Amino acid sequence: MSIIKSAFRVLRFGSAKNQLFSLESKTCRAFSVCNKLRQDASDANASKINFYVDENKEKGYAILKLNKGPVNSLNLEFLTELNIQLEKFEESKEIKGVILTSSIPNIFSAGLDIMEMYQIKQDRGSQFWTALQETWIKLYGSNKIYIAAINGHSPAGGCLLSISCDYRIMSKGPYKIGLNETLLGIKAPFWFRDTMINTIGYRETEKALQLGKLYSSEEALAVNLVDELADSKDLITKAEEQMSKWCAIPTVARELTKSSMRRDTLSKLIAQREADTQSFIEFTQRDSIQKSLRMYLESLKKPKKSSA
Ligand SMILES: CCCCC/C=C\C/C=C\CCC/C=C/C(=O)SCCNC(=O)CCNC(=O)[C@H](O)C(C)(C)COP(=O)(O)OP(=O)(O)OC[C@H]1O[C@@H](n2cnc3c(N)ncnc32)[C@H](O)[C@@H]1OP(=O)(O)O
Repeated sequence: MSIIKSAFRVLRFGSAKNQLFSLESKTCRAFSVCNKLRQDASDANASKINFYVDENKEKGYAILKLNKGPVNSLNLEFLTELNIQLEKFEESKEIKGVILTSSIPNIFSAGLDIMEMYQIKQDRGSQFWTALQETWIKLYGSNKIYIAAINGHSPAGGCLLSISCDYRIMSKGPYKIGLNETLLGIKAPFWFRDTMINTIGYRETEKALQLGKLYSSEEALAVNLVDELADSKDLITKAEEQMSKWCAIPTVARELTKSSMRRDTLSKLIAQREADTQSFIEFTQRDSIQKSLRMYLESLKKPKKSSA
């Protein structure tokens, strides 16, 4: 337990936090409505509402909806806000668990914001990486129950968020999830890799990481990268059903079991956070890595072909 506790005794970031209590939880499928929602998410982002929290203290859990348009990419400011919120959950006596999802249709999270790595500067890069380590330590090392309701694409850092949870339900649909870092010319950090190994096993992780494999939802279910699939409209209901089941387990026994399963993986990073940050900076500053990132960014920005 002391190792897990020490993980929480870490840097606290920033002071700004934007939180909105929202009761809406229905998923929309029509494209026009999706676009409207995505626009709303972008607008909300402009006014810095980067996530919504809906706490149900009676039932003992909260729903945390990522809302940083257009794709919930994880930058320093977003991670900082998330870390403050995760800490609040951890300290709450009423909240036993959190459903982690996204309010942006078809996107859970596009992973790390590539602009944090492209043309990286030492100071900002260090703060960014420290904040990301912090998010992982808080999520993976949490005593609370985290259930990921993966409502859309979840590559790389998005996948890391979901595999740091205790249970994953993914929407059926043309969505992809996985650690695709090699496709960006990047090696997945050891703690991404180890979290993946703990989820889908060594051999599957070895193949997946070398190939930068992005799994369809059905493939993800087949290798236990996700635990369950749901129709989009039922995703949150299913996550709530699962949460009720987990909340009914005796708390201390569940927490001790969880920490005993995750302690070694967490300790590895906690013991070498600064060295890991330095490796990230040195690795990312390499010309070859910058070139790969630039090409990847360009490929993302290419105008999309019309499907008509
Ligand atoms: C030897 C020592 C070694 C030590 C090693 C140490 C450290 C290792 C170093 C680094 C490790 C880094 C680990 C990296 C983890 C990551 O998470 S990297 C990010 C990976 N993410 C992706 O590859 C996803 C890319 N995005 C997409 O595939 C799609 O955008 C999508 C999520 C499927 C959504 O598609 P769609 O709905 O069609 O949306 P668009 O593609 O049009 O995107 C909208 C705009 O958003 C921009 N964008 C998308 N993703 C990102 C992102 N991750 N970061 C920043 N921006 C992103 C996209 O360019 C669009 O922008 P515009 O509207 O065109 O301006």
